Amino acid sequence: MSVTALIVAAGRGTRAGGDIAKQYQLLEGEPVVLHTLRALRAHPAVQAVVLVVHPADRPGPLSRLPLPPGTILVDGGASRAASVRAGLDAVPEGTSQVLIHDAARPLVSPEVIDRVLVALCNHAGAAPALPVTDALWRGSQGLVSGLQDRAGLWRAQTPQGFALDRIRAAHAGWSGPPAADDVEVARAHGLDVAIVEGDDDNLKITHPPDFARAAAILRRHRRDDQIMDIRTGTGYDVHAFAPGDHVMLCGIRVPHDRALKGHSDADVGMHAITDAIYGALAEGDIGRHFPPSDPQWKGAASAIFLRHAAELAGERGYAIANIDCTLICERPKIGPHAEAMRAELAEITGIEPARISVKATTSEQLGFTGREEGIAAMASCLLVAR
Ligand SMILES: Nc1ccn([C@@H]2O[C@H](COP(=O)(O)OP(=O)(O)OP(=O)(O)O)[C@@H](O)[C@H]2O)c(=O)n1
Ligand SMILES: C[C@](O)(CO)[C@H](O)COP(=O)(O)O
Repeated sequence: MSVTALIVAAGRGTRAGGDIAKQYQLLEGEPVVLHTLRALRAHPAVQAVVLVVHPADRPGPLSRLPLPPGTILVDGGASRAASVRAGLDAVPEGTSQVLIHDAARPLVSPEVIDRVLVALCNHAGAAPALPVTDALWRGSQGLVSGLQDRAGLWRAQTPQGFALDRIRAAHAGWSGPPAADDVEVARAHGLDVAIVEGDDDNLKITHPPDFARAAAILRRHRRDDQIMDIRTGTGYDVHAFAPGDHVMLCGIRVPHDRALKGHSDADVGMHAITDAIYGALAEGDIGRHFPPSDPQWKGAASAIFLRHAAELAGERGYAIANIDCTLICERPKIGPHAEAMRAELAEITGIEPARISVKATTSEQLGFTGREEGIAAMASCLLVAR
């Protein structure tokens, strides 16, 4: 299957108003027709694009349009049907199917295009539509004059897809007044046209308020497509024991029969947490921000490091969602101090204690921590873009 998209953009957009035709007016900062071109070109099945334009637009809005390379330009006619015919004549050799689409429908989704193409495997034509769900009235002079049965009624959309040779023949054989769409032309020629599920977002910009509706839909699509910006980081640190009478762990002075050796206050837990935050930010580790070779950090309170990492996360637009720290040692016992540690860490990082976990494990007397040669700490944190 070789598919060409034929986009009709030669209308005057009189109902939409504005200084230039609606397809060149801006939708979220870009001309409507550029959105439409991108939507069709982005579909993997579409191999060529024909854009039918009004000759009067060529020196004006069209000349300012950054047309995707390879777009085939052709002048349209006085009616939509005439523009389609001009486009059909310009469809490149080798095309087997054509998707005829309104430039004024910039929000067509790949799923709608897929459904049309799939149905074309079994039908000469296929087009998206939505069933009429509201009650239908007839009205006259501001009064309801009757009810119209809505059963079997559909709201037609584009792209309308056809086997190229069949729709060319159908347009060539058409003799009535300009047709509303290509399905009408196709059916008059005896082609079977399948209805596939349309999409409420695939609106046609017709009247002035449609621009705001389309912009809101586009913004929603962009939000839906956005990757949630979350980051995780891990940290690990070890400090050896030295003579002393206390250790600093997660900002709390814990009495012990030894101290931890280090350039700063050797708070192994806080260092692991700080490195987890730097890691999540891809900002190296504590040593990069506070070099041990720099004498000003000798004996420094590790709260300085953690506060810096937390503030850096804030400057980069991230909130700390949680911190989890595990201290690995046989002694001292951490449990009695864990709540105070959480409160201290919360104070330094500016997040609620409920988002901070401090726990401990022994190593069953195995390895350097089991032999009580030092304390190790592991930490992880999650950063979420604000
Ligand atoms: N002579 C025409 C008329 C219409 N179209 C295109 O057909 C699509 C659907 O038509 P419609 O929404 O009716 O556009 P306009 O004819 O431009 O609008 P209006 O009737 O308000 O002037 C639009 O992308 C429009 O540019 C076209 O290529 N050539
Ligand atoms: C082809 C079409 O988009 C199907 O809904 C529509 O018929 C063309 O526009 P108009 O508003 O009917 O002129």
